[in-house]
Amino acid sequence: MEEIYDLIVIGAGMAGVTAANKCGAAGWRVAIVDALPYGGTCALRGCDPKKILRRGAEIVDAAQLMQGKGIDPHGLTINWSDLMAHKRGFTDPVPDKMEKGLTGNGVETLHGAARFTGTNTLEVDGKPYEARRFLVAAGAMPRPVRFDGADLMIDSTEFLNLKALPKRILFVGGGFVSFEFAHIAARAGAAPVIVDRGPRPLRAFDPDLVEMMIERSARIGVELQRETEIVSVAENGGVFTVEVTSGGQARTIETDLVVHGAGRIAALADLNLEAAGVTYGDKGIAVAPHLQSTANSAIFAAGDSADTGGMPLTPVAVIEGKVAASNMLKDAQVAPDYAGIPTAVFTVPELARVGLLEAEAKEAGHDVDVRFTDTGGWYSNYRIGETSAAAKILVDKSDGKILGAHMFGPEYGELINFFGLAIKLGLTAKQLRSMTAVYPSVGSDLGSLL
Ligand SMILES: Cc1cc2nc3c(=O)[nH]c(=O)nc-3n(C[C@H](O)[C@H](O)[C@H](O)COP(=O)(O)OP(=O)(O)OC[C@H]3O[C@@H](n4cnc5c(N)ncnc54)[C@H](O)[C@@H]3O)c2cc1C
Ligand SMILES: NC(=O)c1ccc[n+]([C@@H]2O[C@H](COP(=O)([O-])OP(=O)(O)OC[C@H]3O[C@@H](n4cnc5c(N)ncnc54)[C@H](O)[C@@H]3O)[C@@H](O)[C@H]2O)c1
Repeated sequence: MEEIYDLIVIGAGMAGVTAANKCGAAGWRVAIVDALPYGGTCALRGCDPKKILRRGAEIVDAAQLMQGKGIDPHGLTINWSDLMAHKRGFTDPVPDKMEKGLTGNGVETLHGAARFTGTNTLEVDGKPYEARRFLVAAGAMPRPVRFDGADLMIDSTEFLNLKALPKRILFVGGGFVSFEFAHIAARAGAAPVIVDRGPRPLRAFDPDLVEMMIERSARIGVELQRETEIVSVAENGGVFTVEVTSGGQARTIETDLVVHGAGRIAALADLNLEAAGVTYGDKGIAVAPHLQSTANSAIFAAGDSADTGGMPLTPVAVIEGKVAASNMLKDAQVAPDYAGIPTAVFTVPELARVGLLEAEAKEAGHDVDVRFTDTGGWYSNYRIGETSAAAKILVDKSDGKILGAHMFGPEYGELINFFGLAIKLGLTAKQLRSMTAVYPSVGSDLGSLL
């Protein structure tokens, strides 16, 4: 064993890099390790590349909405390999940039798979390291699913690297990944089918708006099969036969590609956490509210591999990375503030949420004023030819504060941010309405939604 580090961070995604930079800049002796190129899921295999591919879908959809209104969408197609090259123009430089940023903050960058060997020791590809503190920021991986032929599915990373898009695509599970990818694929000419075992997908979103989004998805050729279980997948000459059951009836679906969209679990299996005496499960390492392991005080966790009150999202990974670093540096016990963190499913148009769902607000005992507005006929949607859009704003009748905001429509993934700020700062609907927005802009619809 050579030197003892103040901190070793496992995982160079948003949580790990945020924490390593902060502790390195504060003068700690820090090392960070990743088995893959630096950048993590969001920048290399998630949010950012996904939204670049979505740009193609946005353009096709925008033209289709304006058909008969001065735009001829016929002949407008997505060139998949050019769009992929555009994506790589962003992703390729990420690892180098990120590593340089870390080195600039005095952080030592290691490459390889980390594995604990004791309560404060680990090895990276067989080489031993010792530290006073560890941050586990190992992210998440596709949830292992148990049906015959499950290994024939591709995962989200492989989808985002597809060389060509086949015509028929079946998505297993009706969550973020499946709906976002299906919306991209449909605009690129594919016929996507989403198979979900539950009665209603996207349970973290407002049920009325989810149904509106499903109806809009059907109009662009995305088929949803609810309460349907996958029994098996078999492949023959590049064609997949997916056996499913619904309502006790078995049937088969033929497709050209099967994509895993059945959820993700914390990627902890290879870390040998038993050697470190750490408690963990599918949601991540069991941590106290201030992100320190409940079983080994040397270990903190953040992001998708920490079992916290935050959703597995990039802004949460960043906040937790910052808070974990600050708690380690100051020997403090501050808990992250998750209030007002918005999230969006980047279908076209998008479905967004911040704060409480209507059912959650009522269960929590709030006297809720539910302000639902179908905005399909509003000027900002008329202008672009969109007819499917709505918002549901939840206001506490007792004090006028915003409890939650739920939106489905073009640019609502931007508009939701105002509601996030209002919730974080505890603003009332009246205070939020006092904002003057650029006119005409989607932001200028905000006042009328309240
Ligand atoms: C397809 C997709 C789209 C998404 N889109 C969005 C979006 O639009 N908005 C949003 O907010 N969130 C989105 N997410 C979620 C978001 O990407 C994650 O919440 C976020 O990236 C988590 O960051 P993290 O730092 O916790 O983990 P990660 O970024 O996953 O980083 C973990 C790193 O740890 C490394 N690692 C793991 N185990 C070891 C080991 N033993 N040794 C060495 N290294 C190891 C991994 O290689 C990885 O690089 C998306 C996720 C996916 C899959
Ligand atoms: N825009 C974003 O912010 C974004 C995008 C993608 C992913 N993510 C993050 O990644 C996480 C994982 O996303 P995801 O889409 O993989 O999962 P998810 O948890 O959003 O949805 C998974 C769905 O699959 C269903 N399911 C599970 N097993 C099944 C099976 N065997 N057969 C049929 N259906 C099955 C579940 O009932 C659920 O509806 C998300 O929770 C989110 O935090 C975020």
